[in-house]
Amino acid sequence: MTLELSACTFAYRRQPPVLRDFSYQLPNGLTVLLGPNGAGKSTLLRLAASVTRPRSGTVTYDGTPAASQAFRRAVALMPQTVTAMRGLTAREQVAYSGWLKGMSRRDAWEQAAEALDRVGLTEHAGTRTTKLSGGQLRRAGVAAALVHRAEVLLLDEPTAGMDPHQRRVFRDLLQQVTEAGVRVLLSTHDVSDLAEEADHVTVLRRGSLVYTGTTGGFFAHAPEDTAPGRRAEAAYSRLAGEDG
Ligand SMILES: Nc1ncnc2c1ncn2[C@@H]1O[C@H](COP(=O)(O)OP(=O)(O)OP(=O)(O)O)[C@@H](O)[C@H]1O
Repeated sequence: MTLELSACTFAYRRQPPVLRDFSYQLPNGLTVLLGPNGAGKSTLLRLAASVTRPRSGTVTYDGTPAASQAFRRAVALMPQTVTAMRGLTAREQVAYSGWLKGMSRRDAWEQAAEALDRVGLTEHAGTRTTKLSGGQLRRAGVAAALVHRAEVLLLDEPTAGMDPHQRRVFRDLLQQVTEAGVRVLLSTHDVSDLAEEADHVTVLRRGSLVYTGTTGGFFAHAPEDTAPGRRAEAAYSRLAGEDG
């Protein structure tokens, strides 16, 4: 039961391909997706969520094609920018998201309250999303992605702009979600931020996979004399070629 990209090639209009003949299988648990600016992380997440289609190749979940309703129910994306919908409260916006994914209105409304509770936003359920702080809006975005009980959660830089307290709340939430059996792929620029918690790490460079495997295997790329607190960054520099 996993999300799989097989031999996918994708290019933006009149640009050379960002991903070429790209294959990837999302491992279980929490996978952190790393890579320099422009490496193709957002593109990979958008393809994996079937928001954009590859020019060639296939995207499937448990063998189900990306165009199907079953795929859309199983796979959820939180984009890099969560848009506050004018006039809607947090609960309404989250419920709307569930409805778009095929839930009944009633189900979506009920599950929206539960999803907001999971991200610690119950007290803001009735607040208009235009009034939420950046960190709160991101958590509402996670609730919107969770509302229809997705089996795969794709998060594009969810921790950007969060303060240390919000990050802690978010880590707990991720733990809860992965313990419930949801596979998570999360992109971040903050290399050391979640590396300790991650089960797997995937590193992209110029559209190619330079590493995908266990977190232990990722850390093993750091030079032996690296201080323990610097291992994630040192391993990443070696793999992504940012060590000069
Ligand atoms: N809408 C678009 N139109 C044209 N080119 C694009 C578009 N979106 C991204 N690109 C280009 O595709 C390449 C990969 O971009 P992508 O956003 O996937 O990388 P990323 O690893 O997520 O980068 P970042 O860390 O900066 O968000 C970059 O060269 C980028 O300029």
